Amino acid sequence: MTTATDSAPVLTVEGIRKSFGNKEILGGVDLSIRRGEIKVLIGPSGAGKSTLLQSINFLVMPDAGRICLEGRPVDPSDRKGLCLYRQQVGMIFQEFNLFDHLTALGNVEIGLVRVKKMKRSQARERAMAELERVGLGVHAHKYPAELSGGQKQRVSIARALALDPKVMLLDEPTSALDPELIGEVHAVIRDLGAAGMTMIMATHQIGFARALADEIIFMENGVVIEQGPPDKILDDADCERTREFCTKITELGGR
Ligand SMILES: Nc1ncnc2c1ncn2[C@@H]1O[C@H](COP(=O)(O)OP(=O)(O)OP(=O)(O)O)[C@@H](O)[C@H]1O
Repeated sequence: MTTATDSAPVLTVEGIRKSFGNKEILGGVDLSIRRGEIKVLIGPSGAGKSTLLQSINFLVMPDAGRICLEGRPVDPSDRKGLCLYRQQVGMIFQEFNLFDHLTALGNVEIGLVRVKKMKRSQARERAMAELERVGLGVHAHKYPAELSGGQKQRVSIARALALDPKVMLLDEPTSALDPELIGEVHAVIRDLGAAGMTMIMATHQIGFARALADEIIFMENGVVIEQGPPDKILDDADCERTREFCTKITELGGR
């Protein structure tokens, strides 16, 4: 867990709404995060956690509301501005989205060359440093098919980190992993938090949420139901809905 070092929010989400067809998925979500803070989204399947994270990154276009980075509203119709915004707000997905024809190093390097316009030698050096940071220096020359799921997810984290994001969005980063591989990815995320990375993460891993979060946000049916520090939201009798959900999820998966 980290201490927020800056009182001004780095990212604010204001009144985000999204419907698919006539089904409302996000019913007006507000959220604000300060530098170094870690917010964890929990809630039942279908609550809208992924849709919210994708809306923050404009992979899903919100129907209403706005997102501000360091106080400046993001205009998703400005392609150049959006590209810059996406460098600053990195996203980690459930599936790792690596290029199969590139090595781990190549996967991290490509963003630096194409997006940051770095020279290849410089990009290679930086990419290697990021792979080492996630404990994968020795696997840098392996292709995704030669890596475990946990290692692939760590490559995708290194790829996002290489672009120097101000905020990282993590959408259930361990949900596609076998149980024995979850710990290594959690360790990397914990280290990132300890190093001061600002993060918003969706997860069903309640124990990890408790250990990592400065604040837990419980969502249901596209709205925020309860939010607060883990000890309040997970243990306080007032937060009945969250506790009910956590009991259910623990019964289901022992998490
Ligand atoms: N592109 C889409 N088109 C239509 N419906 C969608 C689309 N994306 C998501 N949905 C619907 O939106 C709802 C919320 O999905 P979302 O993935 O955001 O929930 P979630 O809280 O992340 O769930 P989970 O914990 O299972 O990942 C679901 O009912 C889903 O079927």
